[in-house]
This record gives sequence, C-alpha cells and structure tokens, in this order.
Amino acid sequence: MNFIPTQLSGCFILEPKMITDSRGYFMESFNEQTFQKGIGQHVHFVQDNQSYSTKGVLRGLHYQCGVHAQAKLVRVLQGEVLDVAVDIRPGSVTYGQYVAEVLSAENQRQMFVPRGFAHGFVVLSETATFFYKCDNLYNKESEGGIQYNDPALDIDWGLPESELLISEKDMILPTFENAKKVW
Ligand SMILES: Cc1cn([C@H]2C[C@H](O)[C@@H](COP(=O)(O)OP(=O)(O)O[C@H]3O[C@@H](C)C(=O)[C@@H](O)[C@H]3O)O2)c(=O)[nH]c1=O
Repeated sequence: MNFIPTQLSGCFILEPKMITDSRGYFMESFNEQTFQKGIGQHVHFVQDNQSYSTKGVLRGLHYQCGVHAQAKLVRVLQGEVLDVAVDIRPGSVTYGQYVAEVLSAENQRQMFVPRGFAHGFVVLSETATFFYKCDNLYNKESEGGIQYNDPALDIDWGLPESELLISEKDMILPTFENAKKVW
C-alpha cells in the first residue's frame, strides 16, 4: 500500500498493491498495522457504511461535531466518483482548503479523511457503490454540513450544475461562514 500525503496535513491518498495472476487480482484493501504505520497515527474504525448512487448524485459536505467527529477511510467498490475533503480544523494553516481525488473501482484508490474535515463526493459514472470505514459511530444529533457550492470553498465538482442530484437535506445546508459558528 502506498500512502501519498496530500497538501492537507493528515489527509492521505492510499494506493493498494494489486497482485494479479491468471485468475484476476488480489489486494489487501485494509490492514490495520500497515494503515497505522502509513498515516502515522492510531485510528480504530468502528463502523462501515455503504451507499449506492446514480450519476450526478452529490452527497455532502458532511461532518459530525465535537466528540462525535469521525475520521473516514473511503473507497469505491463499483463505478467512479470525485471525492472531496475540506479542512475545517480551526487554526489549521490549510483551513478552508480542499483536496479532490477521483476514486474508482478501476484505480482502487482510497482517501483517508481525518477528523476535523467535511467530506463529500459526486458520482461520475452511471452508478457507483461507495464504501467507507468510520472511527466513530453515527450520531444524528451531531450531524453538520456545508453547502457543496459555497463560493468561499469554490469546489470544482467536475460536472455541470444541471446534472447534479442532491438530497433535500443537503440543499438546505448552511454556508461555510454560517456552519463554522456551530462546530
Ligand atoms: C451516515 C448515516 C446515515 N444513516 C441514515 C440516516 C438517513 O435516514 C439515511 C441517509 O442518510 P444521509 O442522507 O445522511 O446519507 P449520506 O448523504 O450518504 O451521508 C453520508 O455522506 C457522506 C458524504 C459522508 O461523508 C458520510 O459521513 C455521510 O454523512 O441513513 C444511518 O442510519 N447511519 C449513518 O451512519
């Protein structure tokens, strides 16, 4: 597994080692020991999530507040997405900046999104199955979010606005400026 640091400290792109033979391929998609050494910290995952979406579906930007904050290790089982992580750590030198990475079943890349980040993705392929590990349990009351199209973040989602499909819940998320009053 290659661990590629991004410009946001603590946020990594992971490239699993694919071992191919005449049958197909084998890879370790997660190995706790390799993972902790690669990112240089102890993270204990306690919940796995999976979602299926069609092209243009944009989920995000989401986070959980306070003691319920979650680090996430995300990947795509089928299809292709543009995955986005926004640094919302107060005092961080890269506060308000984001990284975006294409994750697909083909490239098998993963993104490690630390606590203190907002996270979202948009589906680029006809359909996509998205899988992620979380180091803290879901807590509905602690859910927070930021508008995906906030000009202050200026995220290039890679698809025209008219092709995006967004939940009612995500359509009414606050701006970055207003969200930061509560986290
Ligand atoms: C996230 C989550 C949702 N749910 C429920 C709540 C709701 O009824 C239904 C769908 O929830 P949502 O609309 O929030 O699902 P979704 O928009 O897919 O939310 C996810 O988006 C991505 C970008 C993330 O980073 C995740 O942490 C999570 O926030 O599933 C759980 O039961 N457990 C969970 O862990």
